[in-house]
Amino acid sequence: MSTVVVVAAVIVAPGGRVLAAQRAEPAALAGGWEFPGGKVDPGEDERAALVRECREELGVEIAVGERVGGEWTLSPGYVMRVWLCSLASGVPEAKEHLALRWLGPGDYYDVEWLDADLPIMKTVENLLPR
Ligand SMILES: Nc1nc2c([nH]c(=O)n2[C@H]2C[C@H](O)[C@@H](COP(=O)(O)OP(=O)(O)OP(=O)(O)O)O2)c(=O)[nH]1
Repeated sequence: MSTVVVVAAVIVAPGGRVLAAQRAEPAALAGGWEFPGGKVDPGEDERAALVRECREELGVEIAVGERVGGEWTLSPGYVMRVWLCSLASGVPEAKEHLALRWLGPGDYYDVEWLDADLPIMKTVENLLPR
């Protein structure tokens, strides 16, 4: 079976704030916090998938910037690719998540990140100006 690619957006706002989103499902992940995104459709460009997912999940337009790291392993057969992004228009709304939070440099770890996302947050922390 081919690998499933998940794309995720670290949306960065002034002051080094990043947007965290609380998963609603499946039960095993519900309540955990992640970076918005989702699976790439067959034949779909990865950055286009990221833009589409942020539109669907948050109701915003994003600008996609630099990639964060290489591939982040989720589970066997699943990898995640992550980009730093900024908001181009709109205000994020939790259309598919339980909640959204903007986390500033003092509270990056105030949420229960999903296992895969904690190391991403640590890498992002080192990329953002303090
Ligand atoms: N979007 C996203 N998914 C993550 C993160 N961390 C993590 O372990 N995952 C897992 C949860 C899911 O098993 C999978 C992504 O699936 P998804 O449910 O977001 O994808 P999707 O929007 O395309 O959903 P669907 O069509 O399957 O309903 O990756 C993350 O930071 N962002």
